[in-house]
Amino acid sequence: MGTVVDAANKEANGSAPINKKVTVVFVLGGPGSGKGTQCANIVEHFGYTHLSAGDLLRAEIKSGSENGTMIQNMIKEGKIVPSEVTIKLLKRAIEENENDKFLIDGFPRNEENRAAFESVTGIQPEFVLFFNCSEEEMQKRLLGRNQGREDDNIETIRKRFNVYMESSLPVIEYYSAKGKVKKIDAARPIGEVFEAVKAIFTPHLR
Ligand SMILES: Nc1ncnc2c1ncn2[C@@H]1O[C@H](COP(=O)(O)OP(=O)(O)O)[C@@H](O)[C@H]1O
Ligand SMILES: Nc1ccn([C@H]2C[C@H](O)[C@@H](COP(=O)(O)OP(=O)(O)O)O2)c(=O)n1
Ligand SMILES: [Mg+2]
Repeated sequence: MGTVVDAANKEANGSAPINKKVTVVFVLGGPGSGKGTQCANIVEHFGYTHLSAGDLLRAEIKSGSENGTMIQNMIKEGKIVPSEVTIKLLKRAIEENENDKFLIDGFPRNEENRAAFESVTGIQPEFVLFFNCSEEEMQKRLLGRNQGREDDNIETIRKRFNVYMESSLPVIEYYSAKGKVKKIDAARPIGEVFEAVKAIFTPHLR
């Protein structure tokens, strides 16, 4: 039985369910597959709010938070930050925004991310957009990204690819088994990829 005290405790540690009805689309794919690029296009055409887990974590480092050093070290090593940290940031971003439609980019990246988000927020994705791309192409893009990111070097990129294969692909398989994955050939030029993306979002216009 939930009590007022339980509810207050849950509120304090951020584990209470999200207090509004939202539509969420997970945007997944390997590092450099074009998630951020396509999310910017989707925002412009379909009115979603874009939440990149990686961007939220990098902002947390910059803000001088007590977790900053831990997050920075994990990103540099290509590792996945504990769900607790990432979910707190995502949940706050959802609650603080007036929109009710969100693209969650680069999350969930492992089984822990997936299960914890589901149980903390009570949210199931409407669908999962999966950008499929070869490692060779993703590597080329990451090395040319030029955003001054500490993890876009060949050593960290290799680690990120391993983590993607071992931990992130199983999450995509999980949603695939539920019939929720919309797979896109992301190796094509940006405009062509967006044509495929548009065909997916247009029936979901509301
Ligand atoms: N379809 C594409 N073809 C070529 N380059 C792309 C394409 N999509 C994105 N890029 C470029 O590749 C790099 C990685 O894209 P980004 O959207 O940041 O990917 P992700 O968020 O999946 O890591 C960026 O420099 C971006 O401009
Ligand atoms: N759910 C997530 C998402 C990203 N991270 C960390 C680990 C990732 O390698 C970095 C960068 O993620 P980001 O999505 O910005 O990277 P890409 O856009 O895929 O190149 O952030 C995480 O720990 N947990
Ligand atoms: Mg990105």
